[in-house]
Amino acid sequence: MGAVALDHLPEPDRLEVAFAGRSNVGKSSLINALTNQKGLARASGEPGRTRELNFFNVEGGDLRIVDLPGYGYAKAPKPVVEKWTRLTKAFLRGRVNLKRVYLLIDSRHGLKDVDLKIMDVFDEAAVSYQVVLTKTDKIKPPAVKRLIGETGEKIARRPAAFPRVIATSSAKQDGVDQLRAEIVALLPDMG
Ligand SMILES: Nc1nc2c(ncn2[C@@H]2O[C@H](COP(=O)(O)OP(=O)(O)OP(=O)(O)O)[C@@H](O)[C@H]2O)c(=O)[nH]1
Ligand SMILES: [Mg+2]
Repeated sequence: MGAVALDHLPEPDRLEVAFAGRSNVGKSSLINALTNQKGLARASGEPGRTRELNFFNVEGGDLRIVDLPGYGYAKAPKPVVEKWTRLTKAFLRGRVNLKRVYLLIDSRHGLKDVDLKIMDVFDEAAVSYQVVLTKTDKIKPPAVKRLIGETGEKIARRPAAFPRVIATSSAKQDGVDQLRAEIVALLPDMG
């Protein structure tokens, strides 16, 4: 389902993990890769397409995945950007069953100012988050290794950041099983 306003959210009746990141970073593709359901999260080649919060129930009803709207899409009109930001912030602050946000970062670009601003929001709201590099197939393996190290250093002193950085490629399925296992480990009866 797609929820357009915060009064139409699903009941907080199960744990949720959310996927956040700049427009076009690969959120929908990674959700598709994790859930093996092609087309489910509407991956698109058109930046800024997922404008609503989208919810997917997975793992036999114990977990819900939230596909957050992309931020930092330069071509979106300003009022639209502001609306996304307000909606997303309100969701992150108020969602009691939200276990973790995966903050997706394009391997080709690394952390941008807008990502740091979003991390500030998470840190201030004490929303636990973890950085996930996407599209690692687009850069060489040594560059991936270097980026993991650099990114880890940049987030080291952030209070709500999970220290380990995960590297993924939805296209090659790299890191997808690892990320899925980490998500499943967040569920109460899987520890
Ligand atoms: N090479 C490569 N391309 C990818 C990968 N993941 C996503 N893409 C491409 O990147 C583009 C954006 O992917 P989406 O999954 O739609 O990105 P998104 O973050 O959901 O985008 P918005 O919802 O618009 O914010 C698409 O053209 C994808 O095919 C990847 O692992 N490798
Ligand atoms: Mg999307």
